[in-house]
Amino acid sequence: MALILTSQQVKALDQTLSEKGLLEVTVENAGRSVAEALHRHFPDSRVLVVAGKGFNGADAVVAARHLLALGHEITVLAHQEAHQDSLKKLQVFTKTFPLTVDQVRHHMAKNDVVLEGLLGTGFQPPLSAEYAALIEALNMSLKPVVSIDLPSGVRADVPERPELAVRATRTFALAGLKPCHLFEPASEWAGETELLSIGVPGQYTHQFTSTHTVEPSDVQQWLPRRNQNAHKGSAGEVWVLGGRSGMTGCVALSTLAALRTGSGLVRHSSVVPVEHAPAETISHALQDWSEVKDLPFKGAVAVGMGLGDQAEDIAAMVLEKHLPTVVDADALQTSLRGKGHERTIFTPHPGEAARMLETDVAEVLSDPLGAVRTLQKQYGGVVVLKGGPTTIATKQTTWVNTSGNPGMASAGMGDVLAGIIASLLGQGLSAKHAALSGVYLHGRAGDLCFERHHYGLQASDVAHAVGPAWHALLHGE
Ligand SMILES: NC(=O)C1=CN([C@@H]2O[C@H](COP(=O)(O)OP(=O)(O)OC[C@H]3O[C@@H](n4cnc5c(N)ncnc54)[C@H](OP(=O)(O)O)[C@@H]3O)[C@@H](O)[C@H]2O)[C@@H](O)CC1
Ligand SMILES: Nc1ncnc2c1ncn2[C@@H]1O[C@H](COP(=O)(O)OP(=O)(O)O)[C@@H](O)[C@H]1O
Ligand SMILES: [K+]
Repeated sequence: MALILTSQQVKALDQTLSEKGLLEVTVENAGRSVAEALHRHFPDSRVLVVAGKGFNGADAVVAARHLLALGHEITVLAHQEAHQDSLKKLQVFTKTFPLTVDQVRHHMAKNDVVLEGLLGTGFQPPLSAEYAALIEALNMSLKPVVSIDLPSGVRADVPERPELAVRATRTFALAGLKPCHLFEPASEWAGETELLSIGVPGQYTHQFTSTHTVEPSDVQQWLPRRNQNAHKGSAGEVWVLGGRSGMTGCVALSTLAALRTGSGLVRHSSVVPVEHAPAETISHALQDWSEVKDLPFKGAVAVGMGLGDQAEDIAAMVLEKHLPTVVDADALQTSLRGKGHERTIFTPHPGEAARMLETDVAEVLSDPLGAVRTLQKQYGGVVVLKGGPTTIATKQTTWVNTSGNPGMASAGMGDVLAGIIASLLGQGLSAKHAALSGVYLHGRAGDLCFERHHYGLQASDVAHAVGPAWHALLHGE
């Protein structure tokens, strides 16, 4: 499981390691991990190492020593205030040069790859003129640039567009991922991100954060299992409430997704005929939405897709029944604040999240992890803030999903997600496990479809791919 750390949490971890006398060995581990990873990606390369004055620079200096031991030819440019202990140990084996723009330009051409450790989680804008000039020089490189922990100039916690930052080919994140590795636009500066160990056990680092990635190995364990004698009455039921004139496709997609996720029985209700709902579904037509209160619900409910103005009242009515419920789309309104219970899952996209938080989309996107936590605090239940990537919050924990792709930016994709999650709720999963497994499976199904349809993939393709994605997940494919 990849932990996600903010710069404050890194600071707290550093502080504790320092108090326990472990900081030095940790920096040694970090530098060694970086060197070994660089060696794997760029064997036999000549490496230009640039080291700033903080611990990010110390990592670079230690990495340089290990690169030498791994047989690389290296040139090290170190800031005059670079970590002196590490520098002295390196200088036993090689000389180093001062860190200036001229030196960067001079040595860049003679090397195959640049390893930069200028600024890490300790960076606070604005960039000094000295570092700005160094970053500009590095960005002129025609050679691959590898960043230690994060691209220098990017703020670890804020995924906004940096004013000026290293454009890395590859980034080796240390100890945990930082928000800047996960969310656009900042993540674009990191290139390919790989998480490296700094030799601190995950269980220990876990004290400092309650945010991590959704792991396939966890989802595997949570997904429902079926007995040989299963029948449609034992395989879970879902009831979809949604649709209005001209907007019935969402109900068709949610019901299809619920069936494709394994629900034994899928029903739907609307005040208009739902065209194109799968033949396997049962329709309970309504004259008026108020009839919802008398429907004989069983299993899970998904409410809101395409329902229109009345969605919030219908959702409130359903929430009072304390059923396992997915609240989606039009139902995601401020009147539902505080109404989520332990079996509720809210599934806003950033626009709906902004409406629920009474803010704007830019604010939500500037801190998706903060936004999903605030939504959970205000609304209760489990909150799924959709996006690339999706974040999920329960009262205690926040997750970032690892599956999915930009081909999924297509209408109806959220309706399919709501159907998948409702199906898992109906099959007996807790709200937490249904939300996490549903989001992961949805993305994984999307990834299978992407191979075939690329940007042309449709929401219904994803629904049809849930079974294959589930199968692949269970069989470790
Ligand atoms: N627990 C872990 O995960 C471990 C983390 N480790 C590593 O430590 C890194 C964090 O180290 P860190 O705290 O020393 O910060 P870092 O990023 O090197 O920057 C601080 C320096 O930058 C400077 N500086 C700041 N802003 C600036 C600006 N605008 N313009 C110019 N300069 C600016 C600032 O200078 P000052 O402002 O103090 O003069 C200070 O000297 C982390 O990313 C990881 O690589 C590992 O070693 C092992 C364990
Ligand atoms: N770039 C992307 N990467 C990963 N997942 C994505 C991406 N774009 C969209 N998705 C997923 O597709 C779904 C879109 O949901 P939503 O915006 O509610 O669609 P709709 O309202 O059309 O049904 C979400 O689950 C989202 O996470
Ligand atoms: K860096």
